[in-house]
Amino acid sequence: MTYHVGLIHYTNVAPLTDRLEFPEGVQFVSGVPTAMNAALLDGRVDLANISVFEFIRHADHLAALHDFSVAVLGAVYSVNLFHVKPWEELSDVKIALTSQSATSVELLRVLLQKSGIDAHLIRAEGTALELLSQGYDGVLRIGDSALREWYEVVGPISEDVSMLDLPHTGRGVIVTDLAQKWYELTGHPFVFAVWAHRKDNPPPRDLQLAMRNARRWGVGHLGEISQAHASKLGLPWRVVQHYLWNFRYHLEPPDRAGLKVFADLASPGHAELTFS
Ligand SMILES: C=C(O[C@@H]1C=C(C(=O)O)C=C[C@H]1O)C(=O)O
Repeated sequence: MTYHVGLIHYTNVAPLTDRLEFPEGVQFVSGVPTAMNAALLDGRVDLANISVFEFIRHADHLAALHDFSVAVLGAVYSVNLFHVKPWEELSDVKIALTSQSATSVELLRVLLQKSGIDAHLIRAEGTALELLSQGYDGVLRIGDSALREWYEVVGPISEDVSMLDLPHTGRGVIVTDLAQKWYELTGHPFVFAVWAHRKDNPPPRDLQLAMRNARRWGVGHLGEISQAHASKLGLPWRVVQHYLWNFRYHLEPPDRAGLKVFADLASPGHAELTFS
């Protein structure tokens, strides 16, 4: 019987998937997070990296692999709120939300609530600069387009700028990195995605081994992967390499602690989280 895998196709998954050789009998599809969430929930795929918020919401029947994540401690660069007015002045304004995201939308809700800000969150498609010019005061973007749009706003970044001092404003636009804001608020890493499956349908062992082998190759070849993806993204490779090495792909204890804090804030009363 074929085992179906769903993969989010953002660049931040490349170190896990660029050299992934699926064992016989495994097929995969790829797409944006909300598409992979739906594919897992309605049974079209058996294992998928999905928005962590959907894992939390469906914790009664989903389990997550205990050693895979897309997480960061501090800035992520690709989950951004673009805005012109300062963060503190976003009360009552209109914020456009991307339909690709489940987790980042909830993260934004939690962060606004913690700041005592009550904004109007509305689903709308378009780039950050387009939507800002159409009367939205904030635009949430995620994934590769968020990374590109961040660079479009703040770049070009000269070689003498330290990767620790990357800018967050430009062209009159402020780019609030939601993972950085989460870190400032909680001191925890933020887990964006986990690899989830229905509790009664765990992945075959050879698939898990292939995934670990692919990751071992990936984290050892970030320079090569960054160069390959930088040209597709149209970004300097040193920026893409910094972006990629910044991720935490192993769902380590600090990531799980951050995940639990987010789960309790975003979905109080959620079922216990299970890891396989
Ligand atoms: C880090 C990112 O996180 C992604 C954000 C997701 C969401 O908001 O639902 C889901 C999966 C993650 O891979 C990103 O978008 O770049």
